Amino acid sequence: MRFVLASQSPARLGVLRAAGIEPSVVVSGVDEDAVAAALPEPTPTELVTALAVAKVEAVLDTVAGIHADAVVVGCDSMLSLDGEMLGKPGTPEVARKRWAQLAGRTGDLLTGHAVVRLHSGEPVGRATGSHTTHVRFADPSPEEIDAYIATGEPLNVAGAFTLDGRGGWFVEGIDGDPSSVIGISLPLTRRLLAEVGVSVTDLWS
Ligand SMILES: Nc1nc2c(ncn2[C@H]2C[C@H](O)[C@@H](COP(=O)(O)OP(=O)(O)OP(=O)(O)O)O2)c(=O)[nH]1
Repeated sequence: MRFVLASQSPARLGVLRAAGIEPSVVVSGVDEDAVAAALPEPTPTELVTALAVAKVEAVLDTVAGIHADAVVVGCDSMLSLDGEMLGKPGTPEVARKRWAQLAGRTGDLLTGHAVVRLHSGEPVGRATGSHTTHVRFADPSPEEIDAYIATGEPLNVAGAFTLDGRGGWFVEGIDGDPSSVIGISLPLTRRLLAEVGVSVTDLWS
């Protein structure tokens, strides 16, 4: 059975590879803003889960044509702070604004997950879930924030920080699953795979 990751995220791919899975990658290219706009006042959990579902559903036909027996996994991560859902900053200006909000505070990193099992090319099982990790941020100096932004790292990650990269210097601690902060919760994905009748150890490469 093939494990298919419906994500372009190098972070998710790295977490899975380190945990014994060699996924096939099929990028969904989903317009996340369009999916979010179509949701009537979603809760943060509903938002990240709906985005994960959209990413998986978008690649199912493609996957079915390549791997008749597969599990397809999609995720979406966002940082919830002061009731605002923060995705990837995209620009240094937005990243600086984000860190002005984050420094010395605690934010919730939410990652939504969707799993679909294909048998003979047909969906035979679906499972969804999300995980919230409380992230306690340090209070970096303006010079440190400028240096971090100058690396480009915070621009393309949810919440403008990484736990497993240079951002780790500015995370005092977390309460929850570290793999979920990076982009895919291993314990939650294990449970969702079990819901569709798949044992994660059977997928280890
Ligand atoms: N390495 C690392 N990456 C992180 C961390 N927190 C968030 N990210 C990354 C994971 C995802 O690639 C990205 C969150 O954006 P999305 O969930 O929309 O996924 P992305 O657009 O990257 O790819 P996808 O939509 O799944 O094809 O931020 C972290 O602590 N470490």
